[in-house]
Amino acid sequence: MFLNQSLSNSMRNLSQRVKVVASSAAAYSQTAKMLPRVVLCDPVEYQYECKAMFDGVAEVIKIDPSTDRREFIRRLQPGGTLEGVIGLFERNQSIGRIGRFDEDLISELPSSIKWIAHMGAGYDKVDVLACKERGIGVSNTPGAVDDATATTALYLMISALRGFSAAERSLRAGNWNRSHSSESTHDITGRIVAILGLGGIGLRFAELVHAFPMRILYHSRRKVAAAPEWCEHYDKEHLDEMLAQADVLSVHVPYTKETRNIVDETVIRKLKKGAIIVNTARGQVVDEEAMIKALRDGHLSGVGLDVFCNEPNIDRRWYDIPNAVLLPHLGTATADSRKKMELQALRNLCDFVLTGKGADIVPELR
Ligand SMILES: NC(=O)c1ccc[n+]([C@@H]2O[C@H](COP(=O)([O-])OP(=O)(O)OC[C@H]3O[C@@H](n4cnc5c(N)ncnc54)[C@H](O)[C@@H]3O)[C@@H](O)[C@H]2O)c1
Repeated sequence: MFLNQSLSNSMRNLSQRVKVVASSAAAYSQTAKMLPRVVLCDPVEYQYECKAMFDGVAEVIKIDPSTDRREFIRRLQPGGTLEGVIGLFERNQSIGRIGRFDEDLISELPSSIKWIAHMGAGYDKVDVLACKERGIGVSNTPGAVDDATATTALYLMISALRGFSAAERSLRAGNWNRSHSSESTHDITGRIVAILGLGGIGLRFAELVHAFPMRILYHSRRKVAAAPEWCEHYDKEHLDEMLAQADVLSVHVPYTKETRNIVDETVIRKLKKGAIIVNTARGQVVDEEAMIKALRDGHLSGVGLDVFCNEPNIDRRWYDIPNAVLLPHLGTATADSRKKMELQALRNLCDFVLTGKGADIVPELR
């Protein structure tokens, strides 16, 4: 009797609880429907963190990794699965499928889209001026990339000055050849490095090479207030003076219309004979043809390159230049940096949904 009574009470409670759960699920799905929608144009690795960040903030839509540019545009249109999205997350990976966020693509985006959260410090993939015209904000991930990219520049510089990469290639080919370690290789300590673009990465690189120590000169768009006193500033009028002293030119400017081939033949020839160039910025900021010519005629004694003009189909002549240290754009390729960059890009998108603005809005749109 007691058991029956208790069973029927439990059944009543259960049925009430089911009703409560069902109605809160309905309410939740109602809320979920009303949440703003954002789209991930590239897969995210830190899915748990992403889910937690956007929980109750936005409906996050992942697009099929096979989606190409036409399909992406089609889905954004009224009636498409991405209709009404207000913000996008993207990284360089989607270049091969969706392509650049150039003027054409920006003009096809629906007016609902008001934010593009780019994962990476260099945002040359996104036409920010076209975004500005359409009232779309763009964020990047400064800071998160500094350590990994500066370390890459450091490796390229050391390897080029000491001839380590060439020696390793020779060793792996079965040659125990120590003759490279003669006049063409140099100590790092006491040499002079010129940094072009003293931003986040340039400054971190300066801190690292200061440890040798090296003498550090720099040219940036303007004198950097945060630069330590051991970073010697050279303005545009005195650029030649800086170049003439440098054993190493390390390039850290963003790729823009203004910086395309900023290191051209004239700049290269103003470097002292035997200097090396390190480029971890973008291939397009250094004139590759002029660099190859200067390596061949001995004006440059080496280069260290993480970036190239036509990645990944780089100029095949690079393979045969022994004093070129080459990496396949590995600047930020560490688990730690990728995590920092991804979460920072997602945070910018989430903050845009919550407050109308991501913290790392790019300088052109501030
Ligand atoms: N190899 C890689 O994997 C990798 C990784 C991250 C970033 N990058 C590249 O490195 C670049 C620099 O990144 P960052 O985070 O240091 O950027 P940043 O914006 O912090 O610094 C760039 C610096 O360049 C200066 N600058 C801009 N235009 C200039 C000009 N015309 N002349 C002189 N100085 C100029 C700016 O004033 C700024 O000080 C990125 O734009 C990106 O292209 C490459």
